[in-house]
Amino acid sequence: MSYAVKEIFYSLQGEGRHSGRPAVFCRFAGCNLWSGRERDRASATCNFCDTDFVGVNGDGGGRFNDARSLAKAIEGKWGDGRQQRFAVLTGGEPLLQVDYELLSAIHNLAFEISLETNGSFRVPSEIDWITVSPKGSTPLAQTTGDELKLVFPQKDADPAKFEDLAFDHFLLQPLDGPDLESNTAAAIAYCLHHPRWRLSLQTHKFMGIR
Ligand SMILES: C[S@@+](CC[C@H](N)C(=O)[O-])C[C@H]1O[C@@H](n2cnc3c(N)ncnc32)[C@H](O)[C@@H]1O
Ligand SMILES: Nc1nc2[nH]cc(C(=O)O)c2c(=O)[nH]1
Ligand code: SF4
Ligand SMILES: [Mg+2]
Repeated sequence: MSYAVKEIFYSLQGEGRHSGRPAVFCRFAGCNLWSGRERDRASATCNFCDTDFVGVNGDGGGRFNDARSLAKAIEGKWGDGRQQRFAVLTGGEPLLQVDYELLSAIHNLAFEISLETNGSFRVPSEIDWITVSPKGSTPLAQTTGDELKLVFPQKDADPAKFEDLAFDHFLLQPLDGPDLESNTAAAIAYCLHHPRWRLSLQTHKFMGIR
């Protein structure tokens, strides 16, 4: 299997329950819910995406012809230390490309593996930390995991629809865009009234890191 990767970078996990944890991010190219082209955004199933996942031209990106070479590229961004190795597979939609061979290759290099997905595909059991972020009325194929991180507010995705699913953590992440400030206030108010939900801020954005 070969893999199309937009970028690979080392940063702090900015979101969710692992917020603040050093991680290598591997951003796969392509998504099933948006082409990534601005002219298609309005008509896309997911139309608020904050990420450029088109092509393989980012820092550390490229086409990797086998699982071992991609795993080695991820290791290269971490460096020599073997403690606490943590890789976040994201995109785009990583489950369009992630396979057993790749997960084995990354695990063989002593990484814990976290995955960010829109939930429209089932997640392989080898993933160590599953983050599902549902999109509107798109059916969820993956209804269990470690954290459910809902962008809020979102049409057709009332938090109440998800709160009985088998996740350990339920997070509301304010929708970034022109209304970030009021969306943050709305997410805070929702959590205060529904304590099953906690706030997830995109801390990397205000820290000025990737
Ligand atoms: C770019 S997505 C890639 C992974 C996967 N496609 C998904 O949607 O979960 C990574 C995370 O960013 C979140 N996200 C994307 N655009 C956002 C925005 N405008 N405001 C807040 N979170 C956003 C997604 O919901 C997801 O949790
Ligand atoms: N620092 C940082 N944390 C993140 N957590 C999830 C991200 C993503 O784009 O999937 C992301 C990201 O792009 N940067
Ligand atoms: S599903 Fe994820 S990667 Fe795809 S457009 Fe939506 S937020 Fe972006
Ligand atoms: Mg991001």
